[in-house]
Amino acid sequence: MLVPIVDFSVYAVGKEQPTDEMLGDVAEKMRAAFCDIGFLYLQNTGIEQQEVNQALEVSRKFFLQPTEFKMLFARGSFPEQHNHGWVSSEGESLNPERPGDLKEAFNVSILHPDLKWPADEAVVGFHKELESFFQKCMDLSLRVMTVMALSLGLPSDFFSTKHQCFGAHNNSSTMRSLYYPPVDPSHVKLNQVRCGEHSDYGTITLLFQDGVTTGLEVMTRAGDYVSVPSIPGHVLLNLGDLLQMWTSDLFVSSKHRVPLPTVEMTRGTRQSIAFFVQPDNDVMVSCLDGSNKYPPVNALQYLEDRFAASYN
Ligand SMILES: O=C(O)CCC(=O)C(=O)O
Ligand SMILES: [Fe+2]
Repeated sequence: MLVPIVDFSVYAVGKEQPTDEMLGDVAEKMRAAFCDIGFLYLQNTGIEQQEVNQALEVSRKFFLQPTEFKMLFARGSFPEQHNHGWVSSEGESLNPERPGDLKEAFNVSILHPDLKWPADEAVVGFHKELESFFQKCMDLSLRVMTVMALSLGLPSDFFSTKHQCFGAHNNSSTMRSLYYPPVDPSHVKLNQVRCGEHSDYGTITLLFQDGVTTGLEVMTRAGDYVSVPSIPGHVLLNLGDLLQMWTSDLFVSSKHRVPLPTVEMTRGTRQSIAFFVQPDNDVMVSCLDGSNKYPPVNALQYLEDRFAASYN
């Protein structure tokens, strides 16, 4: 298979940190996938499909609310973290050369007591489920980054020490619940898709698909797009552009996209949850090999530049 499956049971969520030696095998497999396609499926992560489905279910209830309701939680309304909140369909083009993506998103970028969430009467469990899913993703990400550091011959805490502030105002990691509504072909603009070709911006991304629909496609080294279906209970892991720069292109951040659904599927919806891991805002990313292939860049500045290009 083009996108390999890597068993993560040795360091699944809930397990004590094993010795570096015990992580050697998984580190080697991770490195091979990251040097090749930049994507892999993680098996036995400690996050069950049941938990994913619950988070998708409460998200769906939110997305089915009227626009006026969702507007109350729009992205940009929380000053401590601008990226938090709801993004409407066509609000963003992940490929800036295309019209707005046909998807809605709810970004969870900060866990703050003053944050306004939909009341439980309107969307039962939304706040609780999404926050608890955020915590799980954070936990798994730190574990993945420990193994990743070893796979690069670095001390195991190299990345975790640069990602200490998840959910706080000085880290911009974001969990996005994504909802792709049914597509009305008569309203689709020229070159419009569900999610345009892009590579992710940060360190790594965990992606959870709904287990029912297909849609995600990843570009191979040869330049073709191949389908990356959901495998229930597995987490898709890919890396982002900052990590590619950090590793001077040793690890690749591959482009991916979600095209329009096939004619038979236009009435269907698609859902996914992506957890985008970003270093703490003040981290400077510079080539680990000491080369100057990419000039050092501040993690937050880099993210803001990418947002400026993709938000309409
Ligand atoms: O919905 C998906 O499966 C992919 C979304 C994605 O790649 C992104 O939001 O960066
Ligand atoms: Fe992506």
